[in-house]
Amino acid sequence: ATQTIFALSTAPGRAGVAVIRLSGPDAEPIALTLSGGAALPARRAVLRKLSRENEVIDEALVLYFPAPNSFTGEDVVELQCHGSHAVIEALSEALLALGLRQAQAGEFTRRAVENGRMDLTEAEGLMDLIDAQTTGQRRQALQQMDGHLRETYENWREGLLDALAQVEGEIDFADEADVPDALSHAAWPYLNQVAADIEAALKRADRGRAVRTGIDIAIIGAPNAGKSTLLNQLVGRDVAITSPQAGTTRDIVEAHMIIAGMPVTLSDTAGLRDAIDAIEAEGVRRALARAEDAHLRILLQRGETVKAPIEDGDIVVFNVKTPSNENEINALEGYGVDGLLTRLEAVIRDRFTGGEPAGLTRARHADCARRALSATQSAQTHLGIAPELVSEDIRAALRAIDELAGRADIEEVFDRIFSQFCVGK
Ligand SMILES: Nc1nc2c(c(=O)[nH]1)N(C=O)[C@@H](CNc1ccc(C(=O)N[C@@H](CCC(=O)O)C(=O)O)cc1)CN2
Ligand SMILES: Nc1nc2c(ncn2[C@@H]2O[C@H](COP(=O)(O)OP(=O)(O)OP(=O)(O)O)[C@@H](O)[C@H]2O)c(=O)[nH]1
Repeated sequence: ATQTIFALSTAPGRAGVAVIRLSGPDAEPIALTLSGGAALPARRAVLRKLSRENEVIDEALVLYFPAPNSFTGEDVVELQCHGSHAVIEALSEALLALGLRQAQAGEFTRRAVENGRMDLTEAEGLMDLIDAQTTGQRRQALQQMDGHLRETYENWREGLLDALAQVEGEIDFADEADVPDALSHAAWPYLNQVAADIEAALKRADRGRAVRTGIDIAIIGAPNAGKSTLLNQLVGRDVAITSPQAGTTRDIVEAHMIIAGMPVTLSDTAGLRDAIDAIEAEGVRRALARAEDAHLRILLQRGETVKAPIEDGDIVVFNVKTPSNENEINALEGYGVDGLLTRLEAVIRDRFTGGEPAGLTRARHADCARRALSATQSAQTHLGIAPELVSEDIRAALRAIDELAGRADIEEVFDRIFSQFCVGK
């Protein structure tokens, strides 16, 4: 039988109010044992004294959600008590003594998924919402929690099932000679649409991940170009050492800031040149690697310009004494730095905010979607040639989607995902 679990669902520490959540078949009888009095009304808070062995522990609001209409889908009781260490401790001890078990991290939400209250992507959205630090993160998480990604993959799944229906008929009844070629095959439009939809979603996946984990911007350029000086100006703090000695920065220096509602990591890197020693050479290697991984590069030029690996959409600025246009700054005095920030804001807004919701917000999602896409494309190549392989491919695509949904039986994946939740969620 399912065990009844409990946990402090609010943050630990002194607070006006704390919520202890109970979930499982014993939640209501145990709450009654603590509170005495009449049966608990459904979904209506009542004020009760909670006691153990005739000693009152606290006076609390008690809120009962009978199954299945609760967060977990089980009987849930909330004890909304005073948020002191001593109250929480005494109630926890009483609940343990009455035979309840402390919930593991994410266990309430895991039960909600297992009871069909939400799918895995919605649970991930909920976790992202709790972790959200920026407006962009909050919006994206809320959409995912509300089932945006679920609706997206349900559409893919419908299309694949429609295609499968066309192919199954063929395996059962058709005469070899009647099998149409790929393009005129009844399954073709379905497979084509699904492949196009998954491809479009994968194109937006980068943006989804950037919103979740932040945008990486690398500052690159020649030694002494003023990269460290610029980083300090951008974040308004003295994070990186600056010096007239070329080759000062070797390790990557990171600083965090929020631009256009997005979390941004700025990296100051070693100056690009033929290094004079092994340590500097390693610094240059790291600088180039960071530049390649970054979403965006700022190439800072001063005096003689250097060649650096930049891409379309990157920003090139010149460090000069008297800036006279938007491509010039004076890093030391900070002239033009506001203008550069405005430009960064515009680039970030344009590339990483607004537009259609990204949907695939984690590497896990993109990985499942990529497998579903390649199986769908494989089905397209087998169409009209090998119906058995087409149906096998479509089933593989459906399995990848089930995995995305958390419908496949993948215990380790569940363990990994839910262990990242907070206790009490
Ligand atoms: N006190 C409290 N506040 C909270 C939560 C909570 O669990 N407890 N939440 C936790 O995340 C969030 C709200 N989300 C919730 C989602 C569903 C249900 C729930 O019990 N749903 C049932 C019954 C709804 C009803 O009473 O009409 C259902 O949908 O069937 C509760 C909270 C944020 N605030
Ligand atoms: N006059 C002037 N000096 C600057 C300017 N920007 C930086 N400097 C100076 O140039 C020197 C090098 O600046 P850094 O910011 O350390 O240069 P860097 O590009 O990080 O250098 P490496 O770490 O060697 O790659 C320091 O002495 C700075 O004070 C500027 O705009 N004008």
